[in-house]
Amino acid sequence: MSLKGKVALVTGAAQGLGKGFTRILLTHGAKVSLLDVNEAAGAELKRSLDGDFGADSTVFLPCDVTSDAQLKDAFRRTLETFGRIDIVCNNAGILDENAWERTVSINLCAVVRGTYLALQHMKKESGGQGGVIVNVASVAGLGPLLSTPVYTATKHGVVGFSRAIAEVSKVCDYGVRVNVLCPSFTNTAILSNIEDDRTTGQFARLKDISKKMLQDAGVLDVSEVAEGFLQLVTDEGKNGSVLMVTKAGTAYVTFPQVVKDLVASPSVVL
Ligand SMILES: NC(=O)C1=CN([C@@H]2O[C@H](COP(=O)(O)OP(=O)(O)OC[C@H]3O[C@@H](n4cnc5c(N)ncnc54)[C@H](O)[C@@H]3O)[C@@H](O)[C@H]2O)C=CC1
Ligand SMILES: CCCCC/C=C\C=C\C(=O)C/C=C\C/C=C\CCCC(=O)O
Repeated sequence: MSLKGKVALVTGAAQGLGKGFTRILLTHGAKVSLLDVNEAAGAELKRSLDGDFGADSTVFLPCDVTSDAQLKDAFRRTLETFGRIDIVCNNAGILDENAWERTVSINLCAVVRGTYLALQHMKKESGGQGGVIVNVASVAGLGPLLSTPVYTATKHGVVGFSRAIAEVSKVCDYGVRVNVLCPSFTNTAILSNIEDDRTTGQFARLKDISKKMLQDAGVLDVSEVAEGFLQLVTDEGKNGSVLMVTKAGTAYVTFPQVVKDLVASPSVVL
C-alpha cells in the first residue's frame, strides 16, 4: 500500500517511538496528526517537522489519551484538517508500577478507546474507506518483563485485544486491518525507568536483573522499530499480525490455535 495521500493519526507522537513512526510516515508521503499530552515537546516537534516536510504535512493536537472527550475531539480535528483518516497508531504508553491504575488506563484502556474510534472513522459499514490500525505492545506483551507485572499485563492485553478485533474486522468485513508491534528495549526516555526506583515500586530490588536482561538483549534504535512499523502499515496481507522487533531482527509471532476454524464451522451463525 502506498502512503502517498494517506492520513495517519499517532498517539504519543511527541518523542521516542511515536516520533520515529511519524517521521517514517511523512518520509513515505503521508500526512500525520500528532497527538500527545506533552504540549511543549509536541510543539517543538511540529516546528522541526515543518522545516523538513512543510507545515501542511502535520498538525499537533494536545491530547491526553485517557480522556474520551479529548481523544474523540482529536479524531474530529484530524478529519477536519486533512479530510480523511487511513492509519491509526495507538502508541502512547508509560511504565510506572506505583501508578499501576494509570498504567492500565494509558497502556490498555486508551488503546481500546483509540481502536474503537479508529474503526468508527475507517470501517466500511460506517461509510469509511477502510484502513489500518497498529497498536504498540512490547516484547513484554509476549512474556514477562521482570519487575513490571502490571506493565507486562497491559502489553499482553494489547496483543490479545488487537488479535481479537482483527478477527472481528475480518469476519464483519470492516475493511480495516489491525496489527500489533512488539519491540524489545529501544533507546527512548522510557528506558530511564530502569534506574528509577519510583517507577518500579516494590520491585525496585530486581533492578539488576532487568539491567542484565537489557544488556543481554541489547538496545534497538528507534529507526529499526520504525521499519517494522512501516511493514505492518504497508503490507496489505497482514491483519491480526504480531511483529516482534529485536536486535536479532524482525519476526512474525505464531500462536497456538486453540479452536480450529470456529468461524468456518457450519454450526456458527453470523
Ligand atoms: N522504549 C522501549 O524500550 C519500548 C517501548 N515500548 C512502547 O512504545 C510506546 C512508546 O514508548 P517510548 O517512545 O519508548 O516512550 P517515551 O516515554 O519516549 O514516549 C511516550 C510518549 O507518550 C506520551 N504519553 C504518555 N502518556 C500519555 C497520555 N496519557 N496521553 C497522550 N500521550 C501520552 C508521552 O508524552 C511521550 O511523548 C509505549 O507504548 C511503550 O510501552 C514497547 C517496547 C519497548
Ligand atoms: C524497570 C524495568 C525495566 C525498564 C525497562 C524500560 C522499558 C522497557 C520497555 C519495554 O516495553 C520492555 C522491552 C523489552 C522487554 C523484554 C523482555 C521481556 C521478556 C519476554 C520473554 O520472556 O521473552
